[in-house]
Amino acid sequence: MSQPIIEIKDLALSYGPGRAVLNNVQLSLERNAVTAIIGASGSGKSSLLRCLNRLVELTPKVRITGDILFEGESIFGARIDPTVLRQRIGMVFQKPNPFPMSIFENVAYGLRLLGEKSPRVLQEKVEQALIAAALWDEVRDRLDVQAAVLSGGQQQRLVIARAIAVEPEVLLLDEPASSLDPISTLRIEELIYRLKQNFTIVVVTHNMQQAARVSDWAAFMHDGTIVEYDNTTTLFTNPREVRTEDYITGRFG
Ligand SMILES: Nc1ncnc2c1ncn2[C@@H]1O[C@H](COP(=O)(O)OP(=O)(O)OP(=O)(O)O)[C@@H](O)[C@H]1O
Repeated sequence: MSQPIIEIKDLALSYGPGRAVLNNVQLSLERNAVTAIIGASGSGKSSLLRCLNRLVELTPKVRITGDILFEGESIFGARIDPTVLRQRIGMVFQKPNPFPMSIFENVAYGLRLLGEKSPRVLQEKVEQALIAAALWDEVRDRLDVQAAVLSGGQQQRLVIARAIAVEPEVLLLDEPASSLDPISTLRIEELIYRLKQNFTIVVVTHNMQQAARVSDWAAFMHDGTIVEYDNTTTLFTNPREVRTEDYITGRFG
């Protein structure tokens, strides 16, 4: 792996005394690649993802030790503004969460927050983001309608467009297709595959076939630790650990 974009070093997290959720997590994420995090429910996948853009710190009583380097610099450093970090490391959640506003305004939202006022620039960037999110052709004639009228799969692509409009370097996807039908799921998978040309992607998924299809690297988590981390083909075809094999063959989880 070339110089990783993110390095997680000895990360531990608890949600309060006696509620340790992550332990001794070490992981290096490759730039412009898709890394899948797999593991049973409650193994700490979402918590780990939410550490990467410091979203987890909004949970009361959370305690984090260890470090996460982003482009070689600690994300916990005094110079880091979490809001700026969250713009550089965008996130999309399991359930599509468009804002109660028009399709256009959803995508323009982050750009406006960053101070963009030019209607021409906003128009251009919204269009680019919608094209990149493979939604443009379906919405180009109705950018002014409420986002809520879109289907679930379209809403998820809209939320991805909103996330990429502000040009993040990393995209965190937490079960991005689990609430979608098979066709919408396929579209999201194709989208993930295409987006890695421009972004580094970390995707949490319960769906093993999906992880095998979309990712370059895969990390198997169990009980708050990374049991095994390897390129996806090796992890799925020739795992080193019995626990990984048991999980990917459906013997537990
Ligand atoms: N805000 C919170 N406060 C307290 N405990 C939490 C919080 N969020 C998660 N947990 C606990 O941390 C553990 C790991 O949860 P997490 O959501 O990270 O796992 P997960 O692997 O993503 O699970 P799933 O696949 O079900 O989403 C669980 O025991 C969960 O109950």
